[in-house]
Amino acid sequence: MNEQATGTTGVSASGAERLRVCEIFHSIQGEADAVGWPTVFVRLTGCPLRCVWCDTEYSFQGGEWRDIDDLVADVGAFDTRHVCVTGGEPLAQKRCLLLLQRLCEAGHEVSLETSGALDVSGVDPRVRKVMDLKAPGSGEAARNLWSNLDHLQAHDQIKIVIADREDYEWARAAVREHALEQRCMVLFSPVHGKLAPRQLAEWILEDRLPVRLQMQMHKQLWGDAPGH
Ligand SMILES: C[S@@+](CC[C@H](N)C(=O)[O-])C[C@H]1O[C@@H](n2cnc3c(N)ncnc32)[C@H](O)[C@@H]1O
Ligand SMILES: Nc1nc2[nH]cc(C(=O)O)c2c(=O)[nH]1
Ligand code: SF4
Ligand SMILES: [Mg+2]
Repeated sequence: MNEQATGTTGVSASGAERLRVCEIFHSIQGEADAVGWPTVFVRLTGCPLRCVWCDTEYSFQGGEWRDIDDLVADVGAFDTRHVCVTGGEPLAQKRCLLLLQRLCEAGHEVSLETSGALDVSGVDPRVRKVMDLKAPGSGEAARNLWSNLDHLQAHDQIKIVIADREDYEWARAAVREHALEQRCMVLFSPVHGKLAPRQLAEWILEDRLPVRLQMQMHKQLWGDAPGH
């Protein structure tokens, strides 16, 4: 179905529920708790944020309107248990909540990559949320919706992507102030190509911080190419 037939609402004349999708691909999960698992990625189009180091600017526009039922069928065809819904900012499209629910109902182990700027309270509790807190170096720290912390479950994860020492100190303060490690797993990730992972490792060790260092494994495997 083309964009014209769907308009801007995402609901077609026939009532089918649609989402604007940037890409669907099969890869190795490169981030967070499920790192290493063969995973199908559904990358939704569009994001209201503009993190200065964003590696998926190509997802801000374009893509195709897709029926949610067709999407779930396409995902199923990969015969893969793990599914990661990402973007762009997936929660910027309201019907993302429906997609997440349908993927769970289809028996998948579902994770959601989200910026932390949009309300996560409506996300199906079976979904593992991987929620960023945006540090100052992203340029988007004012968008953090702190009330989201109260909607995290033990299986969720908080990720902070760190560009420099200032970001690290901000992240360290956030962990301590909000007792983040008592809510769920906390991941610190260096901005790819900007902060040396070893530097971040040394800061974490020096401070005895109860957080996990993560690097984007898919970039070690495939570089920056989209679709991996
Ligand atoms: C592209 S975003 C999509 C989901 C959502 N918009 C968000 O920001 O979480 C997926 C993850 O990639 C991270 N990311 C984006 N660009 C990055 C970079 N240059 N280095 C490290 N992580 C990056 C984001 O912080 C986020 O955790
Ligand atoms: N392989 C791979 N793993 C990922 N985990 C989170 C990703 C994302 O862009 O949200 C991502 C991605 O783009 N590729
Ligand atoms: S919120 Fe996510 S997709 Fe949007 S600009 Fe930031 S990193 Fe990129
Ligand atoms: Mg990515």
